[in-house]
Amino acid sequence: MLRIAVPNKGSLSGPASEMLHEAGYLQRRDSKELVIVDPGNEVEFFYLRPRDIAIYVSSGRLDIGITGRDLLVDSGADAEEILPLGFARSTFRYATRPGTAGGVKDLGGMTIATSYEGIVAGHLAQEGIDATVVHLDGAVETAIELGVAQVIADVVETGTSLRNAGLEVIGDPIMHSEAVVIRRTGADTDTDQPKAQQFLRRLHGVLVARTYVMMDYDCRAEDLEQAVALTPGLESPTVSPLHNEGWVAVRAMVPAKEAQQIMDDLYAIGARAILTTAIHACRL
Ligand SMILES: Nc1ncnc2c1ncn2[C@@H]1O[C@H](COP(=O)(O)OP(=O)(O)OP(=O)(O)O)[C@@H](O)[C@H]1O
Ligand SMILES: O=P(O)(O)OC[C@H]1O[C@H](OP(=O)(O)OP(=O)(O)O)[C@H](O)[C@@H]1O
Ligand SMILES: [Mg+2]
Repeated sequence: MLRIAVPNKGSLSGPASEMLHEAGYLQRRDSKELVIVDPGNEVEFFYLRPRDIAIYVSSGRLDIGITGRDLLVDSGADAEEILPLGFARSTFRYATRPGTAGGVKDLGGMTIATSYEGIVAGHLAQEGIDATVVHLDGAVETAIELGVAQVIADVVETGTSLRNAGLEVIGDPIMHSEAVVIRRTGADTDTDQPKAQQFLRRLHGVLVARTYVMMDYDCRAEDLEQAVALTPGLESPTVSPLHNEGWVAVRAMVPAKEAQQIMDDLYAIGARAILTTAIHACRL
């Protein structure tokens, strides 16, 4: 049975379970459940604190985990990212009150509060900066007002939390994070574990279904080359003859974000009956 760690709380938890459900796996109904078995798929899901997941996976007791890239790096655990999942996107940044520091180089000698000591210590060492790091469990934005630190290093998504605390970012993001699938470093999920391969293919299928739509249209045969240049598909578009001589029907996957522009461009070159439909699942 494949053993998978899933975040039980926080920003990663809901979207991770939703994605697993979309991929056809049984998910818990009650947030108090800690372990559930999906006998049909021969998978066991362990609902764990997101911060602990890399540690469990690196121990080899669990085969695969879903966590945040920032949490994986912060843990220092012997685990590696194998598939980015496109949700819980954020940056990790330094921030302070305006006027405290012009750039990262000014952080020397300062006190930095964070819940991600591993990332911050690693970054300071890399930059050759000597600063004091104070560990706090959360709500670190308040640490400056309360005098516990002069600088914070925290997750920033919209920037609302920083603005509300009267803080501004310093320098470039230390890292870009999102939810990721991880395994023990070097674990052979590729050939050894058919269930793990199936799991990764299913999640990849959900990602593709979320990112692409199917586009169908009719165009004149002489415009076909121009049309398929707009809709090359993932491999190659399907082209079928129409009963009306001189016309063809084309079907191709297109990125959902570009669908409206592509429809306009197809219309402009004479394509008609242009339709897009959602993809619910796929295996490429
Ligand atoms: N506002 C946010 N937007 C996107 N991702 C976020 C956000 N806040 C936290 N994360 C991501 O969630 C993961 C941290 O999960 P964790 O459960 O520890 O914290 P949380 O989501 O802040 O929840 P809580 O603090 O309520 O427990 C990290 O990968 C982090 O990048
Ligand atoms: O840039 P924003 O969109 O404001 O999002 C970032 C905030 O979200 C998270 O906090 P959370 O609400 O989880 O509280 P926490 O600090 O206790 O983790 C994170 O720690 C930041 O504070
Ligand atoms: Mg939090």
